[in-house]
Amino acid sequence: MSTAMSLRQDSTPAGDVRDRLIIGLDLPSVEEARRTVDRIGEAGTFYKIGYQLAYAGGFELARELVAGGKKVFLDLKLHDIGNTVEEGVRSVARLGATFLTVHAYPQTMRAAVAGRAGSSLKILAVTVLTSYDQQDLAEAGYAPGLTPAELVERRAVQARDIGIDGIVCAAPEAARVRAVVGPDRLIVTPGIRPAGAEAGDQKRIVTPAEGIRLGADHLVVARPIIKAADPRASAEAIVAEIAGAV
Ligand SMILES: O=C(O)c1cc(=O)[nH]c(=O)n1[C@@H]1O[C@H](COP(=O)(O)O)[C@@H](O)[C@H]1O
Repeated sequence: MSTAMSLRQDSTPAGDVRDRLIIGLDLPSVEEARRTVDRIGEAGTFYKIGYQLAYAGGFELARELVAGGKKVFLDLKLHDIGNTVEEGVRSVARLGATFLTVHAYPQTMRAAVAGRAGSSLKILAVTVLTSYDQQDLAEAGYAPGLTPAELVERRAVQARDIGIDGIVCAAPEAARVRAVVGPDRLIVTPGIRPAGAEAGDQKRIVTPAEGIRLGADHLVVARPIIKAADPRASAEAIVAEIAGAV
């Protein structure tokens, strides 16, 4: 079956629990990503395209996925001078994606909110990467003793005040973030590992069920699905775990 045809048949209703799982297509080519999407089939409704695939023709795939009824998260983690971010976001908004990430710096967030005006694109602010711990923050020049949770909270306050649509953080910080941003903004958590899966470079990890119980609206999972012998079975197991935790 062609990708376009299988995608069309896979379109899902609003409120579908499968939308809580965002599958990261961290793959080297559009062809490989298409194959993975086809293998996952109806188990996947929401896909993330990040650096690796975006710089290898992934924008074309983003349009294709949207046309086939899938939701797309463009994880470009923008951060530049205000004018460049605003105009960049304006271009991204035309691709039909649902989410776009920017780093949670105030100038960048303000520019992104201005750039998405009039579109349905939602801006997610990446607070502190899930591969960072306190030592990584100190190495990057932040005050010794500043914890990821403290910096996440400070950035969540700024993101809320600027009008950002959602926050990306590690699940252990989700409750603190929810208290800051309230019920209407989204919390999206990477750093998710099914029980027994390898952490890899992630440091602040939880299982899918814990992520949902801690208050995440969406979980981002890449390697545990795309590197699995059976990506569809892996995605289905995570969706089932999410369904059991909501
Ligand atoms: O913005 C993201 O999606 C993101 C933010 C973050 O703090 N940590 C993080 O891992 N991510 C992304 O989430 C995905 C996690 O991939 P896996 O660790 O393979 O599940 C990768 O595509 C990362 O780029």
